[in-house]
Amino acid sequence: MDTTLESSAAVLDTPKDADGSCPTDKKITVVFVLGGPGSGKGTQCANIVEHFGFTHLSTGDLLRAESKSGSPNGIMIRDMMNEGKIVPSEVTIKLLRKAMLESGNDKFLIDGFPRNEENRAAFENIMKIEPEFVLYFDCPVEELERRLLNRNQGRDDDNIGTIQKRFKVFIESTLPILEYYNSKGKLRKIDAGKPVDEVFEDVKAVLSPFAVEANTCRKSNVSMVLGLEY
Ligand SMILES: Nc1ncnc2c1ncn2[C@@H]1O[C@H](COP(=O)(O)OP(=O)(O)O)[C@@H](O)[C@H]1O
Ligand SMILES: Nc1ccn([C@@H]2O[C@H](COP(=O)(O)OP(=O)(O)O)[C@@H](O)[C@H]2O)c(=O)n1
Ligand SMILES: [Mg+2]
Repeated sequence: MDTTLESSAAVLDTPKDADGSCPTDKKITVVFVLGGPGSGKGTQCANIVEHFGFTHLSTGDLLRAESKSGSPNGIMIRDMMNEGKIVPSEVTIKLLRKAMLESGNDKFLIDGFPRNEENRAAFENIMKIEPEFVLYFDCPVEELERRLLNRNQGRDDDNIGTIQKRFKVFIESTLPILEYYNSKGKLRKIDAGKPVDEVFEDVKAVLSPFAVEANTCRKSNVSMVLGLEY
C-alpha cells in the first residue's frame, strides 16, 4: 500500500465515474494554520469547519487535554506550556495522528503547528504528508497582546509574562517556518488585524478550491491510510 501521501484537493473531489462509482485511491488534505498567539487561528478555524468540512485540530487544545490527563508526559507538557516553550514533536505528532484517525475525516486544519523546524521535519518524516499550504494570520503585536489579555479562557499561559515568552518563540522559531513555506510557494498570508468577519472573507477566498460539490466523491479510509503504527 502506498504510504506516501500527497494531498490533493483535485483527487479528493474527483467526479464520479460513468458508472456512478468513485475511485478508490485516497488522499489526505492538510492545511497548517499559523500566526502569533492571539492572531485568531482558533476563531477562524471554527468558521472554516462550518463552511468547508475540514476537521479542526487545535494542537494547543490537544496538549492541554493531555496535560490534564495524568499521563506520564502531562507534567512536562504543562510546565513547557507555562513557559511558552514548544513540546517535543513526537509527543505532539502522536496526539495529532490519534485525533486524525479518530476523526474519520480526510481534510484537516492543523492549528498552531508546525511551530518550529523540528515540528515541520518530524511531521513530514513520520506522517509522510505535505500540506496543501500554510494559512498564516498576520497581526500587529500590540493587537495580539490586547486580544490575549482579553481572551478570558482561563488559560495559565495568557499572562503578560508568558505572553512575552510566546512572542519570542514565535519570532525565533515560527517565523522561519513561514519563510520556508513561502519559499515553496505554499504560504497564504491573511491580514488578521481586521474584524473577524472581514478576516473570514479573505479566508473564504483562499479556501474556495475546497468548497465541496454534491456530485463529487467523498470517501474516507483514513484508518487504512494512516493505520500504520510508527
Ligand atoms: N479579528 C479579530 N478581531 C478582534 N478579536 C479577535 C479577532 N479574532 C480573534 N479575536 C479574539 O482574540 C482572542 C484570540 O483569538 P484566538 O482565535 O484564540 O487566537 P489564536 O488561536 O491564534 O491564539 C479571542 O478572544 C478572540 O475572540
Ligand atoms: N506545535 C505546538 C503548538 C503548541 N504548543 C504549546 O501550546 C501552547 C499554546 O498553543 P496554542 O496554539 O493553544 O496557543 P494560541 O496561539 O492559540 O494562543 C504553546 O505556547 C506551546 O507551549 C507546542 O508546544 N507545540
Ligand atoms: Mg489558539
